[in-house]
Amino acid sequence: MLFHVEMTVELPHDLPAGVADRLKATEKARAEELQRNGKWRHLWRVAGRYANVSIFDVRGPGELHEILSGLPLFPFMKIEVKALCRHGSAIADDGA
Ligand SMILES: O=C(O)CC1=CCC(=O)O1
Repeated sequence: MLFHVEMTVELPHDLPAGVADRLKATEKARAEELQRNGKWRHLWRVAGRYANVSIFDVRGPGELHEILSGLPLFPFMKIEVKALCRHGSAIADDGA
């Protein structure tokens, strides 16, 4: 199943820079791993915001929740999820 996920990162202003840098580095490593194994299909920066729009390809909402709640930045993100299904006029066969 494909899901559209928008993640907005809100790090506390008083979070020490070293802690923030470590969180961002571990988040990046996990995001790269999930992209390599095909679960995190697209990762786009929302221009002008500390936010991303992503497409996940997972078995269902349970797996998506497991992945999202395990992200290092999860405690500092607002997340909106939309389930996707194939549009009848779409010509691309991209697994939806
Ligand atoms: O920067 C973000 O939008 C949060 C994030 C997701 C994957 C990653 O490396 O950073």
